[in-house]
Amino acid sequence: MTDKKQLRAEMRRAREAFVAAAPRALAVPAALRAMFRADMIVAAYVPIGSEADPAPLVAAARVAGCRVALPHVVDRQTALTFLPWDENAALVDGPFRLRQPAGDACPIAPELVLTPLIAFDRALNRVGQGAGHYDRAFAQYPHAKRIGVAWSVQEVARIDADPWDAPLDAIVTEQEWITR
Ligand SMILES: Nc1nc2c(c(=O)[nH]1)N(C=O)[C@@H](CNc1ccc(C(=O)N[C@@H](CCC(=O)O)C(=O)O)cc1)CN2
Ligand SMILES: Nc1ncnc2c1ncn2[C@@H]1O[C@H](COP(=O)(O)OP(=O)(O)OP(=O)(O)O)[C@@H](O)[C@H]1O
Repeated sequence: MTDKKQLRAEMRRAREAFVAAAPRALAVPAALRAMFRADMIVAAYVPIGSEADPAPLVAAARVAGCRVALPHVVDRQTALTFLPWDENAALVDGPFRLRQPAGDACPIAPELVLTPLIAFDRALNRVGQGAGHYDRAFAQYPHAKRIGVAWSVQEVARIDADPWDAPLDAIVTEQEWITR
């Protein structure tokens, strides 16, 4: 637990230094573009701080005819839901500096989840914020594709997966598409 806490602090610092050094943007990997289908529900996120911004991936998903959803969070304990995010729809302030849809829409089931993370390894394990929001969402939607979105500096040699961790199917960074 302390290990993960320390890792999170270190990786947040690395991410901030990386983004401060030069502005970056993600390109859309062909392999990801090929996964998008018309009417597929793709969950994205609005970045907090120095997180990698999935906006180019979201734009490609919309061009492919996907429906986009965003996580909606109430607090650390409560499971997140995914709510529809129509293009240009207004967002409201949520906890943890999040921007999210207002909580009054009906939740929808994502088929592909663009997933924020703090650290990842080559075996496609991830460490997140530690609230278990995505771990629980992956358990709830086991058939959804899990695509990590990160800066390359968030890679670590090895993450010891916990029993509840579901590995990612692939990771997008500004440098590469990492998959099995
Ligand atoms: N952009 C984004 N949206 C997301 C997540 C995320 O990691 N990133 N989540 C992932 O689960 C969910 C929100 N859950 C969260 C749970 C805890 C903390 C948290 O503890 N934040 C730290 C500060 C982190 C920072 O400054 O980078 C804190 O409040 O101390 C944040 C989000 C859904 N939406
Ligand atoms: N399916 C689940 N149902 C209930 N609780 C879960 C489930 N999966 C994980 N959790 C709980 O959520 C917490 C996740 O902690 P962990 O340090 O693994 O978070 P994380 O890897 O940073 O992931 P996340 O991004 O999902 O927050 C643990 O306390 C764990 O017991």
